[in-house]
Amino acid sequence: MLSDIEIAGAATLRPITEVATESLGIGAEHLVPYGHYKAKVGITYLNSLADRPLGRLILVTALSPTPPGEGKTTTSVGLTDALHGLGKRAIACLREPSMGPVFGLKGGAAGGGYSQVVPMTDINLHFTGDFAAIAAANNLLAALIDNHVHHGNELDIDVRSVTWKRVLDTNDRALREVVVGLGGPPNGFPRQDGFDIVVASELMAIFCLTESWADLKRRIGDIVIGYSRAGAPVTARDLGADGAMAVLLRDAIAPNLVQTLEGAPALVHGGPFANIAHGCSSVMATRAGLRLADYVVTEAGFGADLGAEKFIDIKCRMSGMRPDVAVVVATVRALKYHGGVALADLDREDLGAVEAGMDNLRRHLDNLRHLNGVPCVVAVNRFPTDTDLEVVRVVELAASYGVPAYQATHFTDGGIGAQDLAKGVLQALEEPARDEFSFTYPDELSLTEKVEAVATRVYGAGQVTWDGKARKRLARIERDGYGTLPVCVAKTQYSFSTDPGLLGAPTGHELRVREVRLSAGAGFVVVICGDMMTMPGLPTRPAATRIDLADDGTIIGLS
Ligand SMILES: Nc1ncnc2c1ncn2[C@@H]1O[C@H](COP(=O)(O)OP(=O)(O)O)[C@@H](O)[C@H]1O
Ligand SMILES: O=COP(=O)(O)O
Ligand SMILES: [Mg+2]
Repeated sequence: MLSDIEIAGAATLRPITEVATESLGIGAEHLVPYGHYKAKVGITYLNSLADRPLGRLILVTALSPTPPGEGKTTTSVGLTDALHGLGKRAIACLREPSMGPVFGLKGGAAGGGYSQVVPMTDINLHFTGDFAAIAAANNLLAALIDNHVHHGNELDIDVRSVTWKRVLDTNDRALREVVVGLGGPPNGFPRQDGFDIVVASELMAIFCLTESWADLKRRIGDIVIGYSRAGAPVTARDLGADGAMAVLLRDAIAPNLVQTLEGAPALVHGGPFANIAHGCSSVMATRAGLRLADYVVTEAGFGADLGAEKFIDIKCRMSGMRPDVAVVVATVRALKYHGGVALADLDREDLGAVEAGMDNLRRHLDNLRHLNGVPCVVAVNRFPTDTDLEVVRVVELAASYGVPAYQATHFTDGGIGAQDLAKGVLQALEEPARDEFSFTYPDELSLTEKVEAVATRVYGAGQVTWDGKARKRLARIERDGYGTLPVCVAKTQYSFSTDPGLLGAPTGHELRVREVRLSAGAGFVVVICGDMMTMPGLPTRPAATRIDLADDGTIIGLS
């Protein structure tokens, strides 16, 4: 089989203006083209759609993944193409890949095989410049902080309390802890600082949660960068940074329109990871999709305990959106992994391990159906190494648990391979909801109680414990009036616990909170558990070493 980049490179794309006008009814005058195959959809135009009825919202999530991932993005694209194949007006709403993983471990994130969004090299690299704009605005604030201190520190900022990091869209562990301002008085005051990856920054979260230019500037102004020596929060607005930062993001917050290999529309906008951030594409794009199409297929990162939980408890809570159904991607390989099979042995048929791994899938299904009241459909994303017996067994086990499951072969076959899944989703959308939609916790709980709710009800943890520094930080955040905000738990994607090796569906484990960060502008509190890094490192053999440029300009090895 051809590689992802070979498949994408061989495709004939529709002009993006044709996708916009013929599939979405958007006039060319409302687009800002970035070449022939990418365009931003004008915000003023999108605002004019405010009275349109909303389409149905299909959330794509998954069981706890293996390191390469189980195919949520791929399935989101395949399902969108399948719905189109059934004559439905569907659109995919996806996140933009970060160049961290593109050049690191996982590679690109534009789907795979014959279910990709294109132009995949653009989408995986610089795309329309949104991440560069976010980094520029983020780092402008960092520069304004140090400049304020250098020029007299009128706000009396306690430089030891500055929590605002610089960012870069690269996995670079060497930048996690740095000292800035070295070199003597002309260079300002030395202080400890550090870099996060762009997709972990609060500004990325603001970008993904904002609803308008005014909302964007308000949220930016609310960012708390640190504290004065008297202990008062210092905001970006105090530093006069909010206007310039909003200007830098003015154009970027317009959603990006591209297409699938089969010419179906896709909005790719925003890119937070779901382990260290909230893991959902932008509200702007999703709301646009709901007004432009009858079915929106949107993905939340990693397993349902991360992306789907944050989609529900952060994105839906803030935007008022509600998922009409959840497509939970399951793979034979991930089930075997949770059934105790080593990564190196996942290609060998093992029905017993498939059955043993179902505990993990069942926990995710229970959380979505019973805790949050979201109907579920299981997509068995078939890999080449899966046997018929294994795939049939997954479908049977899901069905015996009361959840319809469908084999999907969209990776090798494109949309037609997900047609049974699409029909199953359409059927699920027609059935009356059995349970009422519910958040995992109400706003009124304290931050501690919110973390405990997620830990015990979603993760199956027995208790939450707090490092002293984390507990003190939490108390200060509540004292400063941010106690009603939702929480965003940063933890490993491989396990319901903070131990990446504790697979399956563990119960009674301890969730240890190491660090707490206030994202006042985004409107949530980040709770970092276990060994999570907001600046990942590169692996032993980075994907970057397999990427090349041929003399004729052809890009090689980008996956
Ligand atoms: N059915 C499949 N067969 C083979 N490879 C697949 C299949 N589905 C996805 N992949 C590959 O697995 C990797 C992860 O897919 P992706 O859709 O990005 O998963 P996720 O969004 O869940 O992280 C990608 O390299 C993709 O090409
Ligand atoms: O944030 C993680 O997203 P994927 O699960 O799509 O890699
Ligand atoms: Mg994905």
